[in-house]
Amino acid sequence: MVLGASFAAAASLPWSILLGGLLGLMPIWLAGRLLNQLWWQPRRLELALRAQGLRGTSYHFLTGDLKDYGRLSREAWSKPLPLRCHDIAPRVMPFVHKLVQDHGEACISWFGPTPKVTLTDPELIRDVMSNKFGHFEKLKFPALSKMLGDGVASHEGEKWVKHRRILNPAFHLEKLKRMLPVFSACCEDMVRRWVASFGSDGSCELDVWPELQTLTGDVISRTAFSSSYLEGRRIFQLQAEQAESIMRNLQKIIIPGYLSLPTKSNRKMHQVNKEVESILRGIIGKRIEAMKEGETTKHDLLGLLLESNMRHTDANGQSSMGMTIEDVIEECKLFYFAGMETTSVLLTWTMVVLSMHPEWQDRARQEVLNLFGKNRPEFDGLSRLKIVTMILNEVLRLYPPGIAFVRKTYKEMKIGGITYPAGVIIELPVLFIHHDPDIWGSDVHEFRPDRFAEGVSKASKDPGAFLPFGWGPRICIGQNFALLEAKMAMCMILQTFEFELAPSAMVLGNLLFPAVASVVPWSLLLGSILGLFLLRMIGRLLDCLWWTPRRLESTLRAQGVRGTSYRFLIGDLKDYSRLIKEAWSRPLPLRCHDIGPRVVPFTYNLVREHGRVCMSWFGPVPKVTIYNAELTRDVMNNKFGHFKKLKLPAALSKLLGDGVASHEGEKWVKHRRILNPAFHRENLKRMLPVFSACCEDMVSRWVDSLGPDGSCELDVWPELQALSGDVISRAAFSCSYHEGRRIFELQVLLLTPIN
Ligand code: HEM
Repeated sequence: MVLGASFAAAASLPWSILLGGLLGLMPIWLAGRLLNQLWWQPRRLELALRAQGLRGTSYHFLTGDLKDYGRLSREAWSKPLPLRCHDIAPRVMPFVHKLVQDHGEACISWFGPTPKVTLTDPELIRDVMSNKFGHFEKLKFPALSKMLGDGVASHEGEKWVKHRRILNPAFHLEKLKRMLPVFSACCEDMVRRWVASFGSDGSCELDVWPELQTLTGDVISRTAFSSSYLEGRRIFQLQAEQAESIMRNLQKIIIPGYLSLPTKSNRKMHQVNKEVESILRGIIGKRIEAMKEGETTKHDLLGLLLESNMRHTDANGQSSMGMTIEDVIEECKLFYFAGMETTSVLLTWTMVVLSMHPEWQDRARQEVLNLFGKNRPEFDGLSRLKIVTMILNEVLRLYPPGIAFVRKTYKEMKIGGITYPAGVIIELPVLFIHHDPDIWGSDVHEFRPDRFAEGVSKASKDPGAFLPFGWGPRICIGQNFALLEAKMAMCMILQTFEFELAPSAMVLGNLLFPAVASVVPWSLLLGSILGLFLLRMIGRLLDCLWWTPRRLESTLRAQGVRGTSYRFLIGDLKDYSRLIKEAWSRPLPLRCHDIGPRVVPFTYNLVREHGRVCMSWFGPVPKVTIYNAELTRDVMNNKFGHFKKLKLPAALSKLLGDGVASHEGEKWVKHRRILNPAFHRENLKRMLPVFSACCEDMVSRWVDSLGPDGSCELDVWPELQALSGDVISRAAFSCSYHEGRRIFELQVLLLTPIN
């Protein structure tokens, strides 16, 4: 009777009322979450940041700083950039420029309802990028990553470590040396094409950006897939098309859930993605077959990646340690996006800047002709290029292809004495570091390659302020690849051509940084964000209530776990309450200790029908019952810290005592370590008089209630509850015993409605 008390509540409510209640609560829950995400959470985070002295813009409901961002971008782009002016930060990042001017080195702004702190101190930037504890994550745009290539650049934690380790060997300098003939062949094709467009005066006007994009796309296609080069080229064309669609729709795509909408452009993007993946699957499949038949590894990126992957798998004796085919497909897609646009942007700006500074163009050409004459550049010569290297570095300083890095805190983190709560975006605007006069001197906005004459570390007052390829463990894996390719291309261009800016050339000002928000009226954005936010919520709800349960069910069933099937929303609630009602309607015979079928009738039936490891449904959450002592010990030993306790709602946990029993990880270790001594045998020994005093009190109370026949009828449960409450009150607070008892009484009052 006593043991089954907590189940009685569920049994007494008909399941249809429960279901109705659950469905009725759903809109309230949705509205609550929406309000929390769009109002309370931003306000809470803003207060936490401001309390520590950070300044910045105030939160505007839903849109954050979108309106000002769009206005300032429009203003900046409406003014032409003077020729030979390299001070591009106010034009490229006008909002952040003003923010830093108004509020200082570390300042708050708003990416919709998410707070963003911009840091411009290089030391702090390096701290974040070093990502020492793996606690700053990249921002996640899953649908966008799937289009661009969901590879190493978007992974975190163990998965990132594994992929990076497998990919690294393909980018070693020795491997890149073997790719040099491919680099020069692609450059030769381009130079030949340019020569062919010469007019009768021996010159021509050429839009070099698409030309250089074709070059870098060609290089990736050939270095990645050598013999499957034609299919590689098709991928490059499709990926270029994809990049264009993404850029055109970027302002919408970054809104979560947008890519799932059935619009014409989304359908097209998914179609292109499918075609790319299918070509890649074909190429990879053929290559794996050939390798299995003993064909020697091809020295292209794919061959090197597959070789490293196989080695990794063999070395560990487990295939799970390597990448899957799907992983390899995503990495190949990523090569295109990571390697193509960035390097073509570097080459384009190098040509633009050398056109603005013909004296440096002449010096670079002289160096190239001295080293190679009109011959094909080779590896050793490329390593000895001094002027060209200085020029490329100075272009990367003034025009870094990646103008800012963004990370997000997923748990509380401290940087530079400020504690950042979870959920804050950290923006690291490299462009600002590269244009900071305090670091580079008063000539910071001038094109002066000779500042790099003694190497990167001596070019500025801070040896670590040059960050075009990032910093720390996630530094660009293709850095050497890109620089080798850029040097080869510049050498071959300089060997054959002299170039200058055409009158229409400043259109190039647009290439580096497409204006994102400026082209969309903010009110339209506001409407679509709100609409999509709701859609996303509904999508997430459906995912929680349908797709995730179905996915988990099939994963478990595929491994032979049997059990009940998932029923939308309620799971096994109906059967659960029916079986309890039935079990409780029958009295338990006296002296019968077989209480299982009565106390947990549903689980009892489940195990009998489906075996000792079986599945049932706690609403939409699958529950696996393990009725095996060894497996139970395995889970309780919690060897890998991967089985967590179920979390009670925070408010309930607060009522019951949010102590060691509800903590996990480091916090649990700390609390348990501090509590342990209080429960040592020696300390318990000292409490024994308290135990006996409480028992004595109870026993004398019972003796007092004895009737004249020397016996009495007594409900022992409340009596024994009072005993244990008494023991805890005295053992816990000894001299503050009376306050301790009051706490016990209040706790009993609190638990009564919960029971
Ligand atoms: C001038 C050319 C390039 C520049 C300026 C550049 C810049 C960068 C930067 C700044 C990052 C770090 C981003 C972050 O930490 O958030 C990065 C990462 C990456 N880059 Fe590059 N990149 C270039 C060329 C290439 C090439 C040619 C490839 C490959 C063929 C490549 C592949 C990658 C990959 C895979 C990552 C992700 C690394 C990781 O997360 O572990 N990049 N790149």
